[in-house]
Amino acid sequence: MLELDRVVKHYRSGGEVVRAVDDVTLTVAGGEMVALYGPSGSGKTTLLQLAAALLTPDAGSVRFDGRDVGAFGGDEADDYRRLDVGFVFQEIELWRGVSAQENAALKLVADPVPWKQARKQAARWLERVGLGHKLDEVPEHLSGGERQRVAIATALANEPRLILADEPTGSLDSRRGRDVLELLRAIARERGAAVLLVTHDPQAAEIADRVHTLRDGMLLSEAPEPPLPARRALDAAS
Ligand SMILES: Nc1ncnc2c1ncn2[C@@H]1O[C@H](COP(=O)(O)OP(=O)(O)OP(=O)(O)O)[C@@H](O)[C@H]1O
Repeated sequence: MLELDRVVKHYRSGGEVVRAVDDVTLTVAGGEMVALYGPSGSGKTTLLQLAAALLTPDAGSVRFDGRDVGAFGGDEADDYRRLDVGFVFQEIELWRGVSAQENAALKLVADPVPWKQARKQAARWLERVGLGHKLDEVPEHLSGGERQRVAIATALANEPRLILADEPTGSLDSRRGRDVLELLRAIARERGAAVLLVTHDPQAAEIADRVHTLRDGMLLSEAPEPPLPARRALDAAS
């Protein structure tokens, strides 16, 4: 569903060229959750921005459902982000003084979705993340974990087929973090959405379907080591 093929992205800063993403090939299928680890500055955020059509690659291609995302013009990129992509960030931007339900519903007003229906869809997602009892609560009265779940419901309110998450558990304790990761994986499974997650959270390695590591813009590891019996079989075959 999301296919990055030999993607390169440079930045120029003060006469120097930084190869932020260096020949990365990565696929995330529908229904799959892929986690991306890597030290600070390794290119994780740049990779998400390429997937979101916020940046265009200098070489290689980014495709979603066969469409060349890197070649989108401004309007196409806006439509893609509005209709196909859901973002979950660590830094949560919610409107103060506006209820959880209306925060999530506001995401949909750019679409021609009537307000009543937007509120209904928002309520459904808030129930899905376990906040059905806090629909009328304003963010100031919610805990950090609850606000994170409102942010997830907001990101998912338009039923995106691609979910891009940048450190979605960064501000949560490990139990809440695990809940968020399991929720994202469940949503991938239920809706056939592709989830690409950038994280430092070690729990993601157990929960994600695949784990990759980025270093200096290069993708180091493919799938995790196969289990021991499979490795023995592979050794025997080689
Ligand atoms: N707008 C920019 N201009 C110049 N260099 C940039 C720009 N954005 C990122 N970089 C550089 O590109 C490299 C990759 O940055 P990126 O933000 O993608 O890494 P990251 O893995 O997400 O880091 P972190 O975990 O700290 O968020 C770094 O060397 C960074 O300094």
